[in-house]
Amino acid sequence: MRILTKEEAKFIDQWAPTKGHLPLALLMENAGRGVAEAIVTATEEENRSLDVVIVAGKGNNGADGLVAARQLEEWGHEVRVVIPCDDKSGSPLFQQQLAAIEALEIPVLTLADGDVFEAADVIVDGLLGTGLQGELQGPILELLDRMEAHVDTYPDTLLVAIDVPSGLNANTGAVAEGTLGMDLTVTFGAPKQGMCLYPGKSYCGEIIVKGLGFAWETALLDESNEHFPTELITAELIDALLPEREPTYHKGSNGHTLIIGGSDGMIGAPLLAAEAAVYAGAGKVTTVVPSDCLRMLQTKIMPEVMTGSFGNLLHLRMHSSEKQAVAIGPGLGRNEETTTLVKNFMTTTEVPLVIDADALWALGHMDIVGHEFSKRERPVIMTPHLGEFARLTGLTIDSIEANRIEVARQFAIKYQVVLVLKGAPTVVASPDGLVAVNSSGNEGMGTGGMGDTLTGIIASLLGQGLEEVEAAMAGVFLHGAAADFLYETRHVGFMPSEVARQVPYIMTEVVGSE
Ligand SMILES: NC(=O)C1=CN([C@@H]2O[C@H](COP(=O)(O)OP(=O)(O)OC[C@H]3O[C@@H](n4cnc5c(N)ncnc54)[C@H](O)[C@@H]3O)[C@@H](O)[C@H]2O)[C@@H](O)CC1
Ligand SMILES: Nc1ncnc2c1ncn2[C@@H]1O[C@H](COP(=O)(O)OP(=O)(O)O)[C@@H](O)[C@H]1O
Ligand SMILES: [K+]
Repeated sequence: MRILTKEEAKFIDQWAPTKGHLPLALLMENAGRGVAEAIVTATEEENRSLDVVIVAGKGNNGADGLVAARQLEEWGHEVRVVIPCDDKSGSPLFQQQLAAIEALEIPVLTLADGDVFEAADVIVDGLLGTGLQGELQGPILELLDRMEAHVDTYPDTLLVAIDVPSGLNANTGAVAEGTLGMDLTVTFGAPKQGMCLYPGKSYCGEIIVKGLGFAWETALLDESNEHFPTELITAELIDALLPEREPTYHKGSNGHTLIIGGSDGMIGAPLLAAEAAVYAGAGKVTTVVPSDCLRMLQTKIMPEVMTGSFGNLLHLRMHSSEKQAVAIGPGLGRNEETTTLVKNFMTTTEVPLVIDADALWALGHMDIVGHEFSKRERPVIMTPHLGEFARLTGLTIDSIEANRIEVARQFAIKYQVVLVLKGAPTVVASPDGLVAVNSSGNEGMGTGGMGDTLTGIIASLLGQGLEEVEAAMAGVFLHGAAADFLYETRHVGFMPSEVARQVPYIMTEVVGSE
């Protein structure tokens, strides 16, 4: 599912009346009706006339609210409008919609009129949408504070945001001081990017997408659109990506995945990755570790995984030949000898490659080795968490978190790699500029070894024939969805190995949903 930045929403807004021959007021009519419909649906069980307060700012977000007010009144609900201050300035469409509200004698109030929220069943936040700039202040902040106070006293009041909760940055997900958590956010065309990122995601409540009355994707295909696309990774997307098996398939058809990792005291990491690769459906899985760790590995690993050892570059080349996918890094350790060895291997091999953990560390700063990857025929997949990514790029963790989508996109384009930037949420960036934001996963996943499991799943899918970006997207979604299933009964204490064991069920459910 596509998600939109405020620049893309604006582009659609400008395309519609110029190239699309669709007046903005028509889009607004659809948006406002969408809000009214969503309110009626959410309160359906009550089956009675509602007392609705529409709080409208002076831009087009507020104008959408005024359309909703008009619509709800037509449907027999008790409606009043609250605006931040008494002067009637605002965007042209706001003024036009306000004139209609006044002509219909729908009450228009300000905070000077006393307790404007008294007896409200529903309060609609149409103060600010994608036009938010800077901090909330003045009468807008005061209105939000009063709404919050009312909802604290009457928690049954339904709080509905138009497009985005006012104060939420539609691109980054940052929230201004004073932003309220909603029960429902009715957004138009597609979710806004900031609604899929924290902290914004936590403020939206249930997200309902309403149409604008035309296929807005067409607008974005216009040659003057220079924005790179961003998607949300959902079950439907993954359903279309997962490898389908013919009745005649055998282990040779399902890919041979190699995991290179392990060091003294860190044998669990390659083990978790290898076992996860088995659960994700690899035809064969082999793990190779430094010679002195082999015996320990063999006593612990599941019998389905083949094992071996390495000591030099020749060994790594030999093990990786005739493998459909190789993942390198889990538990490798950071001694100088291994670092040099794996760095040489990574920058000289053409095998489909997932680079994780200590192998990312071995790369050092990306500017030194990145150009080697951009020469490859198939991109490597890199799976850093924020700390590893900060080291690779020299950026601070705060600056990455503040703008993870664009930072990931620029990195993937610059080095021509598939980047899996892990976190909440994980984003997958591809060399052509597409970024996909994962929609699965939860805070119960903050346990050592969770990333090793992800690496195994991605390598397994890569070995089964998925393209790099497909394997990365499917891997992060399945990993998070498996954890979400466990989260239903346990919010903490589920293990990476349990997440891996859940993956086949999620794959069956996803593939079976067609
Ligand atoms: N294609 C689309 O995306 C469509 C968008 N529509 C609506 O249009 C909205 C965007 O409208 P606008 O561009 O007019 O923007 P907004 O309505 O979000 O806000 C713009 C106004 O708010 C003021 N403002 C901005 N930040 C402020 C702050 N921190 N404190 C106080 N005032 C602040 C601005 O000075 C301006 O007057 C969307 O969110 C959506 O609700 C709909 O009408 C349908 C079509
Ligand atoms: N709060 C969270 N929400 C969603 N996913 C999370 C959360 N915390 C951790 N994860 C996921 O768990 C995994 C942790 O990976 P990583 O930090 O590499 O762990 P390790 O190094 O222990 O294997 C990543 O896939 C990450 O996205
Ligand atoms: K709003």
